[in-house]
Amino acid sequence: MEYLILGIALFVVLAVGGMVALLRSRSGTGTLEAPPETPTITRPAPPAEEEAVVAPPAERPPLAEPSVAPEIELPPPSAGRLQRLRARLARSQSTLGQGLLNLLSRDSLTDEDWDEIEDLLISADVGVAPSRMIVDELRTKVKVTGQLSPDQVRTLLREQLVAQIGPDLQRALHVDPHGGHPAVVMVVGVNGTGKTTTTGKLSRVLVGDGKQVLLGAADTFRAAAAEQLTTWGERVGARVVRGPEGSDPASVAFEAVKQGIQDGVDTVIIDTAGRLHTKTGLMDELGKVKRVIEKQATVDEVLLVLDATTGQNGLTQARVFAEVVNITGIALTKLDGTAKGGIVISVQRELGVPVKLVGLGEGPDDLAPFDAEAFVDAILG
Ligand SMILES: Nc1nc2c(ncn2[C@@H]2O[C@H](COP(=O)(O)OP(=O)(O)OP(=O)(O)O)[C@@H](O)[C@H]2O)c(=O)[nH]1
Repeated sequence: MEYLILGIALFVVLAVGGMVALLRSRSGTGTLEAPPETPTITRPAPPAEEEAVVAPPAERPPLAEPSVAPEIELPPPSAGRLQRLRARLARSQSTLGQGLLNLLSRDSLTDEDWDEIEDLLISADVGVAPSRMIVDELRTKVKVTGQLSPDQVRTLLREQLVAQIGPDLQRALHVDPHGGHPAVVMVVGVNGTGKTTTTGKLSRVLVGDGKQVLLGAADTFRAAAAEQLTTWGERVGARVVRGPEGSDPASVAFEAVKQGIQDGVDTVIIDTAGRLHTKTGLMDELGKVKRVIEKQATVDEVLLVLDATTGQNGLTQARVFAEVVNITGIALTKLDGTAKGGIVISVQRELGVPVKLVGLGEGPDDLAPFDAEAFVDAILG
């Protein structure tokens, strides 16, 4: 009996001990290690290329354009340009040409009619003295011939205008190389008259006539002028020599001529700055540019660019430039926008220098060699 009780007690002790051990292990008491954390599953950021692929096309970085050499243009030759551009003189034609023809066709011309003819000439910028001269000549002829037919009126007027413009003046540009050097053309004038544009257009005239041209951007006052000239040059394959904004115009001109000699071009055209407030400043700058060029070559042509729409102001400017440099020719711009075609006569008289070129529009080939007869024909219609 005693053994039985002892056995039961032992069994109970063992059973309780086992239960306690089992419970302890389940309740987590004691130093249990923290359960490993569940790893956060994150979507890896797509690589940059992948983003570019999924991005809409508009957000893709632009592809670099393959560099294409600008196409070089071959402008038309200069011959016959004034005839081709004659319609551009429409305002001068209707005011001056038609006005004169109508007045002169009246049955019998009174003193008042002749005064009206003179006023018309003066208002078209022909100038007072030449206008009087034209009227006197016409009066004499009409007195001798009597009543004139419309054709006779036209012929008479044509003769008078051509005579005043000077059909025999030497208008050819000096642009041919000589003595192994290129010809050098300096383009001068007040800013805004169309100097840079005329330089660019002139390069096209010369390239169209088969010449090799180099441009010198000596208008260093305005950065855009050099840019403008570079564009003109690129279009016709003419090299452009330029300096930094504000640099010495004479040194740019020197470099341009040096480069022109090295490249063996026919003509170097130098665009200069006109934004000078005093005559002394202008004289110093243009004089220096010319002197510096002449260390290497002769200056064959000094072209004064004048805006035809500025009338008397233009003539005053012209006078100042003529005192400063030896002008050899006039480029009269913006004749397309004015009724005052008569300025050709007055500016030549004022300076004693022929108009060699006329600007008849903003298009690249709207510059024409001047021809007295073609001009008068265009004005008379
Ligand atoms: N209608 C017309 N416009 C012209 C003609 N020639 C030049 N122009 C215009 O006149 C403006 C002035 O021309 P530019 O060549 O920049 O004048 P610029 O004298 O060089 O001026 P700066 O560089 O400031 O000294 C431009 O808008 C030209 O297109 C022309 O014959 N007819």
